Amino acid sequence: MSNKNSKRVQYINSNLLGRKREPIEIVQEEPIELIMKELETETTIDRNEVIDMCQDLLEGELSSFHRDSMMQYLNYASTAQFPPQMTALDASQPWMVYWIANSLATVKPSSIDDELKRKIVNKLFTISPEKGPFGGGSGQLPHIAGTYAAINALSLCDNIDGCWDEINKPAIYDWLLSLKQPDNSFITCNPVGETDTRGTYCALSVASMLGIMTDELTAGVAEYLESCQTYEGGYGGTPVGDEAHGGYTFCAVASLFILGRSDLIDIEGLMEWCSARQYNEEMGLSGRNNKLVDGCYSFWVGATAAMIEALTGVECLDKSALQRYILNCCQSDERPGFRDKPGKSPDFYHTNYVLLGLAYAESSFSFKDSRTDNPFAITSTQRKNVENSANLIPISPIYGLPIDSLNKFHDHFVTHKK
Ligand SMILES: CC(C)=CCC/C(C)=C/CC/C(C)=C/COP(=O)(O)OP(=O)(O)O
Ligand SMILES: [Zn+2]
Repeated sequence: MSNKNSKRVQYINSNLLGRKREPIEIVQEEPIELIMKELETETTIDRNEVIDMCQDLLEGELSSFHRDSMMQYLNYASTAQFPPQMTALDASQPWMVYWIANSLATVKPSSIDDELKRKIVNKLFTISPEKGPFGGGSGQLPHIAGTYAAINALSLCDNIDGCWDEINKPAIYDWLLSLKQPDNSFITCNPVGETDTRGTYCALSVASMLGIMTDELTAGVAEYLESCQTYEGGYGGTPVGDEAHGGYTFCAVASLFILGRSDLIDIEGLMEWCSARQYNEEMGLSGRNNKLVDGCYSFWVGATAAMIEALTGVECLDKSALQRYILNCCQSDERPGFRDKPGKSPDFYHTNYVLLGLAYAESSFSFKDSRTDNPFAITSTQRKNVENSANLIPISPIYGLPIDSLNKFHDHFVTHKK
């Protein structure tokens, strides 16, 4: 180093950087606030409100499952006429039937007696006198979601009066095929509908349960789904760069399991994304980054985690914490049924998916004989020593139905070739 340069270095060190000076210690009386804490946005304000509401409820004892009030709520729902303010659900009638019947089946299968089964079948066959495909209500165009919910609800009716044999499989098959798009997605309804992973899941769920999955129906579908996994690890609704979301992720992952193509999933990325859905403070799950916890993701994300668990043996969520969010924050002493979060009202959609999420939190998952290519071979067993267990019926995370009824329905169509 030249003399001139060495002087310059000395000057910088001693005068500008202070390296020759004694260090000065400053004792900070107040804790230093992280700069992020000072950044307040609508998102952080909403989140803090939810944390405040949850924290009081989460502290202290783990609540028990309010079985009696839940059964009263569901039994009433299965007999009552819905009030006029529920007309917004006019296009979701098969959904209502599925949510209520499935909740009953998950808590107490015998509560779906023959009278209720006949009522369900009558309701669904009135919506579709051709007995499939099904719209959202009488006189409405056939819709993939209505058909999915109707087939699920019929699977809970145990072939009463031969109703399973009346399902119009040829019409459903031709119609499903007519929904398939050039990019191998399925449109929800013709001529106007959406194409995303929901349509694909509903189509594959129905087709696999009825034993009408053909190469023509499924060609290219796995590749379409594969392209919906985003850099975040979860799945968007479509391959065009949508944000990963719990509902669409469930639909894509369950579809890949139905197709026996779980090999197309980036499992590590998906596991990380699922784990990031659970928040330390609330203990429940969100559907996407920087959004609020919501009880229904206990199923959409919980079931995705259950499928990963069955495949790899690894749990990527804290099930006990999730059970605490559900029992302490999604139910209240004031109103029966499950809700999204404290401050919200219970409804049948959340009641069904929070119950299924609770069943996930209390169970372990694997594939019978390691048959990971067979979606009907998934098994669910009670975890040991679960405090305040609700003792729910084993649920298939792929189909969102009790495993017993699902397998009976599938055997009827596939094993016995009805
Ligand atoms: C079988 C079938 C058809 C499944 C559908 C699955 C699905 C897409 C569920 C999403 C449900 C939901 C809570 C959306 C809300 O989005 P939001 O933006 O209001 O909520 P967020 O803030 O939690 O993201
Ligand atoms: Zn919800």
